[in-house]
Amino acid sequence: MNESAHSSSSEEYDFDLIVIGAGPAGENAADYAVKHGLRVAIVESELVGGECSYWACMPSKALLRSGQALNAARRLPGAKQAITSPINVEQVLARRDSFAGDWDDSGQTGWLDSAGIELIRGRGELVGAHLVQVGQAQYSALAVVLATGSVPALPNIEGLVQAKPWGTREATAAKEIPARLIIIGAGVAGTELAFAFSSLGSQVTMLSRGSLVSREEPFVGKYLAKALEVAGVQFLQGVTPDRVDRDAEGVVSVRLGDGRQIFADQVLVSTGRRANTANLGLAALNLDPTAKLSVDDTMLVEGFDWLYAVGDVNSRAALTHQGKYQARIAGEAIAARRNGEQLSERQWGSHVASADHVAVPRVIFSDPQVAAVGMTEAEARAKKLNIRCVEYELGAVAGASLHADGYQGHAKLVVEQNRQVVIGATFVGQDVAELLHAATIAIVGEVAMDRLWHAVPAYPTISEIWLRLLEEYHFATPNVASGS
Ligand SMILES: Cc1cc2nc3c(=O)[nH]c(=O)nc-3n(C[C@H](O)[C@H](O)[C@H](O)COP(=O)(O)OP(=O)(O)OC[C@H]3O[C@@H](n4cnc5c(N)ncnc54)[C@H](O)[C@@H]3O)c2cc1C
Ligand SMILES: NC(=O)c1ccc[n+]([C@@H]2O[C@H](COP(=O)([O-])OP(=O)(O)OC[C@H]3O[C@@H](n4cnc5c(N)ncnc54)[C@H](O)[C@@H]3O)[C@@H](O)[C@H]2O)c1
Repeated sequence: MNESAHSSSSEEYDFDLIVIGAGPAGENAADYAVKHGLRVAIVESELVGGECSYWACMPSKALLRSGQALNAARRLPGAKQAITSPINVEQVLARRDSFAGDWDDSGQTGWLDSAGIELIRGRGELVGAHLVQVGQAQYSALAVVLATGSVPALPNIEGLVQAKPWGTREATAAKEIPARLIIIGAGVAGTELAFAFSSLGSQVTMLSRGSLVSREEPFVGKYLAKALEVAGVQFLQGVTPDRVDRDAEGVVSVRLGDGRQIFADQVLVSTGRRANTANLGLAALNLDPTAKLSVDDTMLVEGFDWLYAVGDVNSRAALTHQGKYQARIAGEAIAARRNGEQLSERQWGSHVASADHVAVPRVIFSDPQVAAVGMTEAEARAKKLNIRCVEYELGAVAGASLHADGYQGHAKLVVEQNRQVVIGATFVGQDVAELLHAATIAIVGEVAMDRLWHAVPAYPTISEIWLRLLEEYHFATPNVASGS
């Protein structure tokens, strides 16, 4: 523990809590602390609302949604014939602009005001224990939360920087749709943006080192690769770009390792992100700014009793909802410590982010959607857990076949056999995102398979997949069903 005692009187500080970074995670940490009566300030160097609101979750989903609604209609006789013109790009971009608040954060600053959180505009930097510098001003606080998010990790490809590529910020805020778009990086962002831009008229070429979204169950990448092909996206797997150029007319060329050259009007790099820990003053606290910040389950940074880190910056799970969850936990833990209250730190207690370890929900808003929570089979096997897996075709469920003609999809549960509880679930198919929360509840609640048997899915909904998976578990020979 650091020399500063968190439980010391907060009166000697300017604030009980200073949060650095007003993205979704920072806002929630501030909000929860204020709700417990703390004096809170939040420091923001760009727009209140963070990456998610203006350049990530919201605008990317707005770019995707209209094309997916059209695709849904195309799968339904009667609706299909009613489609009489192509997608209206201008309207899609206008709706995206409105979801990004026209890149104006006055709505969010109004909320901070009403919540009683003081906004300090500028770049925050730690300059000592409990001390935050913003411009010329210095503020002290009993506790400080780092919520500075993440920044793109640019691969080291010759000529890439000079070619001025798009990152996800430029893509999600695009005012025009490039006729030809090359995407380097086949993770979640690259995949979603490939679907979005191809639905808006771009001829998209996707360059992938390995398989698509390789951290998920292997069948996920297969479904997505097929869907990208149907969407007209050229998906090149097992390729590594070794040079990028842009000529005087703005045309981009990407040279692949095997010597092939691909030309486009724009190139988007979506090769992952890293924690935004640079220039935060971590070195002043003897922390290595290039190393991952290690936090405990109350989000305290290892070795400190006043410094916390929530959201992308702690590299636990770079997703908005998980960062907000960590922030709610941290806000409550900070308030409890400040108020001298006992913390509830047993697993699933109100002051620990237990779900980070076992139940992180993930949705890829592609078409088909991918929805997964908890462990994949490969992760469970790597941990040497005693598991059994059951799988089922989603298209064979009545509700799915009604939802769309030719519905294609797949579902899989990973069941831990000692406790007979679900520890992982993956669904691929149109509109499966809303199936996910049932799986999250089953995992967090550790609901036994024989109790899940009594959770009857309504007929004819896509949720009937749960019944089919349970039947597979109930009747099928274990070693056949698990494929192990
Ligand atoms: C294209 C794309 C799409 C995505 N879609 C989804 C999705 O659909 N669902 C999902 O769950 N996640 C999605 N994500 C991930 C999601 O955007 C992040 O997990 C989320 O934004 C992290 O929230 P945060 O508050 O930790 O950080 P951020 O949202 O990055 O906010 C950090 C804030 O801190 C500020 N800041 C940084 N340094 C300082 C400083 N020194 N002083 C003051 N302020 C500072 C920044 O300006 C920023 O406002 C997507 C990401 C990308 C790139
Ligand atoms: N729906 C969602 O929740 C959503 C959507 C988009 C992004 N995000 C989050 O935003 C973050 C960033 O997304 P992302 O897709 O950029 O990251 P990612 O880590 O999901 O994928 C990065 C991809 O780039 C590839 N890559 C890395 N270096 C490369 C190189 N030199 N050449 C070629 N390929 C390379 C990787 O193999 C990987 O496939 C992630 O944390 C992601 O979870 C979430």
